[in-house]
Amino acid sequence: MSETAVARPGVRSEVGRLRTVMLHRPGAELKRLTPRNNDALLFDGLPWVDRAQTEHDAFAAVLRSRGVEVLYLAELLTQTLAGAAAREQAIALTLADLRLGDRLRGYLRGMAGDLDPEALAGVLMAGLRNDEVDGSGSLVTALLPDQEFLVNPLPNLLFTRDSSVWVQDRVTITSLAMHARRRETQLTELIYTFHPRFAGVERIHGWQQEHLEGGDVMALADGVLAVGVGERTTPAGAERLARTAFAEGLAHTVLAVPIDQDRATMHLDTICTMVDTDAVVMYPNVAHRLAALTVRAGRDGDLEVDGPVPFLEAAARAMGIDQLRLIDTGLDPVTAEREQWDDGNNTLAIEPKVAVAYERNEETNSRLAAAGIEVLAIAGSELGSGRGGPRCMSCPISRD
Ligand SMILES: NC(=[NH2+])NCCC[C@H](N)C(=O)O
Repeated sequence: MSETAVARPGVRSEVGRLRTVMLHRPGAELKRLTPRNNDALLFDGLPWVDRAQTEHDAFAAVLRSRGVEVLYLAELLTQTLAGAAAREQAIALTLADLRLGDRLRGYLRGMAGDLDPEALAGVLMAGLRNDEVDGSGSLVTALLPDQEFLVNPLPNLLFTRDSSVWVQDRVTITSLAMHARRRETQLTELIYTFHPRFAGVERIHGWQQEHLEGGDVMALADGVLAVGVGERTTPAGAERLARTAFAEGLAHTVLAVPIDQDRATMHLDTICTMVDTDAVVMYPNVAHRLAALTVRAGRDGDLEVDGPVPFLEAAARAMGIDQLRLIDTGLDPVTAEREQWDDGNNTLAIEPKVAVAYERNEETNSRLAAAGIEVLAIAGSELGSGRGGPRCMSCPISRD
């Protein structure tokens, strides 16, 4: 493939050479965080936005330096909103909120209709506060506090991993479990439906379906998916993905992996990521109790379910390899817990044995290096306050 050719979209592995990735450079939506709303908006603190942008630019630069094409969600969204149908759908979905009432909704529809694509994308991402609207003449604006959001901001757009996930050459529009993130997938759906770059790409799942988040979905090998089931992805979400994947010939095996229903382990990728075709780095405090159910297509659209057996064993069997190597970080439980919280296990492989990781997790990173993994360390002091690492902050669109 020549340097300038656009890589065909599709993802069949966690570690195949990364060609194209979607990121979101943090922006005005992060400036909406306050000590009063940060918990509800799923941030553990208030990031210093300028510094978060600098850190994010450095992340993107590392990827580009390795030949990865970086697409930005905000740019794709703005380009998408240049089309009338996408615009109309975006405005209708965003203003459907019953809190608005008819009068204010009508007023906002007019206001949004006058915005150029960039400004409209800005409102969809950063939201709109009651005191930013005047002259609506509605009782709703008169009664609501000034600082109340009429359109909620989406600070977690930063974690592009969760709001869509490619399975082979299809894109999964996920369904996010937390209220603060529900609208994100309306935006990814718009992009994948209307942006010319994705014309002809078939979509699966959808934001109206059972909860399923990209941080829980892993392509262990061609035809083998692992799906974490816990705080975010529900059993029903995993079941629908398995059925769809079998029906469409996108996988032969799905491993359903129960994980603790805690913030620290909100997604499978907070405890385990792949760093080589046959190796994972995993939070040592859970490594030996993580188990999986093996799901395969049964007769007449039924699912055949086996297990549970230890995750590493189930995975190796499904992948058709002797062993899925656990890179044992061997850390004492307290260091392991601290580094897991700071996304030490949340690495982004950009090819086999090469992974991006937060620099702060020094011990995990040095164990990875000792195991032969090239660690591309990035700063994440500000980025990390939303509890997400390099894998969470990236949606691979094309991998070899
Ligand atoms: N794939 C991931 N681990 N994503 C992390 C998402 C973090 C985000 N603040 C949330 O709570 O949803």
